[in-house]
Amino acid sequence: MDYLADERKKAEFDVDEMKIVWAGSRHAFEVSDRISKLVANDPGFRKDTRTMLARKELFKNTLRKAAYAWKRIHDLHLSEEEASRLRFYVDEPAYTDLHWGMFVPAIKGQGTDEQQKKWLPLAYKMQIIGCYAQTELGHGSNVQGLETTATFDPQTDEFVIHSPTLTSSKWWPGGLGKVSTHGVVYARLIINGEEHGIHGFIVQLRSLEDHLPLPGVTVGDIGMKFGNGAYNTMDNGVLRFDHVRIPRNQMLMRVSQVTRDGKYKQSDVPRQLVYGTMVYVRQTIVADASCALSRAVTIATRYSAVRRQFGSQNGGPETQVIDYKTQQNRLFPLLASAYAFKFVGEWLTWLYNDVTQRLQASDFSTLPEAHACTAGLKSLTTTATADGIEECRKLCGGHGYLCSSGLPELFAVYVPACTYEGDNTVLLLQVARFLMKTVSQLGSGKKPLGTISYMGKIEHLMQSRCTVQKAEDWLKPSQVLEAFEARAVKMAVSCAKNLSKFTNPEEGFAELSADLVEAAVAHCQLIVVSKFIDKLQQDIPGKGVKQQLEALCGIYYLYLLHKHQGDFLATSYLTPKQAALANDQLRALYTKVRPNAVALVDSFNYTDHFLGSILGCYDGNVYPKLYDAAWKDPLNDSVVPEGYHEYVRPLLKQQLHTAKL
Ligand SMILES: CCCCCCCCCC/C=C\CCCCCCC/C=C/C(=O)SCCNC(=O)CCNC(=O)[C@H](O)C(C)(C)COP(=O)(O)OP(=O)(O)OC[C@H]1O[C@@H](n2cnc3c(N)ncnc32)[C@H](O)[C@@H]1OP(=O)(O)O
Ligand SMILES: Cc1cc2nc3c(=O)[nH]c(=O)nc-3n(C[C@H](O)[C@H](O)[C@H](O)COP(=O)(O)OP(=O)(O)OC[C@H]3O[C@@H](n4cnc5c(N)ncnc54)[C@H](O)[C@@H]3O)c2cc1C
Repeated sequence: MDYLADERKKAEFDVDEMKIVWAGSRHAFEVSDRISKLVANDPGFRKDTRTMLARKELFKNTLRKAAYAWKRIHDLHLSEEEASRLRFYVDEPAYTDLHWGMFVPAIKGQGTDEQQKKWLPLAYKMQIIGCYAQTELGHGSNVQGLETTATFDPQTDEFVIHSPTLTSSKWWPGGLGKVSTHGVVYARLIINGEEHGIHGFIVQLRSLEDHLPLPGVTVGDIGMKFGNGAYNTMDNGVLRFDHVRIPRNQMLMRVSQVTRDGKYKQSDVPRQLVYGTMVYVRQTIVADASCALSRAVTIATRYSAVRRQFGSQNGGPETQVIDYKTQQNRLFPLLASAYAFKFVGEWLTWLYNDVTQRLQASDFSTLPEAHACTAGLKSLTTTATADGIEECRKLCGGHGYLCSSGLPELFAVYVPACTYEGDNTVLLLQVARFLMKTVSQLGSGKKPLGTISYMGKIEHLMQSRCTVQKAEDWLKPSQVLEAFEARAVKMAVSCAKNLSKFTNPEEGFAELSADLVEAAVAHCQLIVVSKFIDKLQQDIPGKGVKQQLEALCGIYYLYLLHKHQGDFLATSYLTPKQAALANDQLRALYTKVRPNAVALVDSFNYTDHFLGSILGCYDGNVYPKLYDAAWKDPLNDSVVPEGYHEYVRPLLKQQLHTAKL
C-alpha cells in the first residue's frame, strides 16, 4: 500500500519530465534509472548492516564490493558513464574513488604525454592502484608548507623521497592506508641544494607481488573516523619515506621539468596547474552536493508527510507535520537548494570543461576564475549541504536519530566534504583574494568577465535602489539579480576600502578576513542564484515543470535574502519594508510548493536501496518498518543481554545497608 498516494495525487506537474530535468537529459535519466535498479536488485550490493559492522569486517566488505563492482562493470561491458553511475548507487566510499577520482586525473593533468602513455593503461586496468598523497600531519591547507623532500641525485638520475620530520608524514590520503600500490606524492623539489617548490611524483609504495611496503616505506591506516560505517569504509593512511629512490622520469613533468643534468625548466604552463587535480575534484564535489542534499530532503519530506502531531479536530487525524509553516520554512529552502545546487553544478562542469579546452590551446586567461568558482562553490554547497542534512535529521524528530533513518550515516559520510579538498574557510579566502584583485583592477580598463562581469556595473550598482513595491515584484528575475549584485559589489568594495587603510596588505587581509569571507559568500550566492535564473530561461517541457522550478528558485533566493537581510539592509539597497515584502512572497511560495513537495522529491528518482532509510521509503509505510527493524537489531538476538549475569544481576542482588534507605 502506498501511504503517500494522496500526496502524489496532489502534484500539479509532470513528475516524469521533472526526472529528466533533474538527471540533466533523457539519456542521463535512462542510464541512471537502469543502473540504480541494477544495484538495488543485486544482493552483492546490500548495505543495510553497514552501521553495525566492526571496522575490519566493514573494510573487508568494502574490498569485496569494490572487486564485485569492477567485475560487474566488465561482465556487463558498462561504459564509463554507466560505471560512474554504478559507483554512485553502490554508495560506499572506497579506495577506488581516489584511484579514479584523483590518482588518474593527477597523471592526466600533470603528466607529460610519455608519462601518461606509460602509467594510464596500468591504472585503467587497475594493475596498479593509486592514491593522492598530498596532506601531511603538520600541513594540509598550506600546500607550500609541505615538508616531504624530493632531492635530485645527478649521479644516479633519481629523486630521493624523504620524510625529514614526524610532521612530514603523509596523513589522510584515502586508499593509502591498506590498498594503494602507488601514490602521486607531493614533495618539495630540491636540486643541488636549491628549492623549487612543491611537485608531484609517482612513487610505488607496495610490492605488486606480496603487497608488502617497499624498502624505506612505512605505511598504515590512521584509525577510526566519525560515525558508524560512514567514511570508515575508506583506508585513510599515514606514510613515511626513508630515502626512497625513484627514477627521474617519475616526477610529473607537464608543468616543469628536471633535465638529466639537473636543470630545472618551467614550461609556459602556469605553476598553479600543479593544483589542477584539486580544481577538478572541487568541481565534482559541487556536482555531488545536490545529490547528498536531495537524498536527505527526500527522507525528511516523505517522513514529514507521514508524521502527524497535534491539531486533531473532532476526532479526525492530527496535522501532518509538513503543514506546519515552521517545518516548511526549514524544509522547503533545502528542497530549493538541492535544485539550485544541481543547476550550478551543471554549469560548473561546463566551466571546468571550457577551461580545460582553453588550457590545451595554451589559453590560461580563465584559470583564476575557474579556481575562484570551484573553490567558492565547493565551500558554499558543502557547508549548506552538511548543515542541511543535519537539519533534515532534526526535521524527522527523534526517529531521525536512529541509524535506520539513514541520516546519521549520510551526515557522517558527507560532513568531511567541508574540510577535504580545501577547508571551506580557506577556500572562501581564495575567493576573497580574487574579488579584491578584481576591485583593484576596476579602473585599469580591464573589463571584468564571466561571473565577475557585474563588477563592471559598479557605478550603477553602488547608487541604485530597489524598486519593489509589492510582494510579487520579488518574482522579477532582473530585480532579484540586481539586489544580489548590489549586495555583493558593495560588500566587496567595503572590504577593499578597509584594506586600503593598511600599509601592509597581507596584515590588512588577515585582520579583515572575517568580513572578506562574508563578501566571498555574497559573491558565491549571487552565482548560484544567477545560474538558477539562467536555467529558467531555457525551454523546459512538461506540464507545470517550469512553474515548480520558478517557485523553487524564488524560495531559494528569497530565503537567502531573508537570512542575510542584515547585509542587504546595511548596503542600503533595500528598505525594511521591501525586505518584509520579500518574506511575504516567500510564505506565498511555500504554500504553492506544499502540494507538490512529495512529487518534487520523487523526481530525484532514488530507489529505497539508495536512500537506505525507513523514514524515507517510497511507500511511506514507516511505523511497521521501524518496529520490525528494532527487533532485528543484534542486541535483541537474546532476551537477556550478554553481561547481565556479570554486571546487572549482582547489582540487583546486592545486600547493602543503604538498601534500607
Ligand atoms: C571505468 C571505471 C570507472 C569507475 C568510475 C568510478 C568513478 C569514481 C569517481 C569518483 C570521483 C570523484 C571522487 C573524488 C573523491 C573525493 C574524495 C575526497 C578526498 C580528499 C582529497 C583531498 O583532500 S586532497 C588534498 C586537498 N588539499 C587542499 O585542498 C589544500 C588546500 N590548499 C590549497 O589549495 C592551496 O594551498 C591554497 C590555494 C589555499 C593556497 O596556496 P598558495 O600556493 O599558498 O597560494 P596563494 O599564494 O594563496 O596563491 C598563489 C596563486 O595561485 C592561485 N591558486 C591557488 N590555488 C589554485 C588552483 N587550485 N588553481 C589555480 N590557481 C590557484 C591563487 O589564486 C594565487 O593567484 P594570484 O593570481 O597570484 O593571486
Ligand atoms: C575524510 C578526509 C579525506 C581526505 N583525503 C585526503 C586525500 O585523499 N589526500 C590528501 O592529500 N588529503 C586528504 N585529506 C586532507 C584534507 O585535504 C585536509 O584535511 C584539508 O585540506 C584541510 O587541511 P588541514 O587538515 O591542514 O586543516 P587546517 O588548515 O589545519 O585547518 C584547521 C583550522 O584552521 C583554519 N585555517 C587554516 N588556515 C587558515 C587561514 N589561512 N586563515 C584562516 N583560517 C585558517 C581552518 O579554517 C580550520 O578551521 C582528507 C581529509 C579528510 C577529513
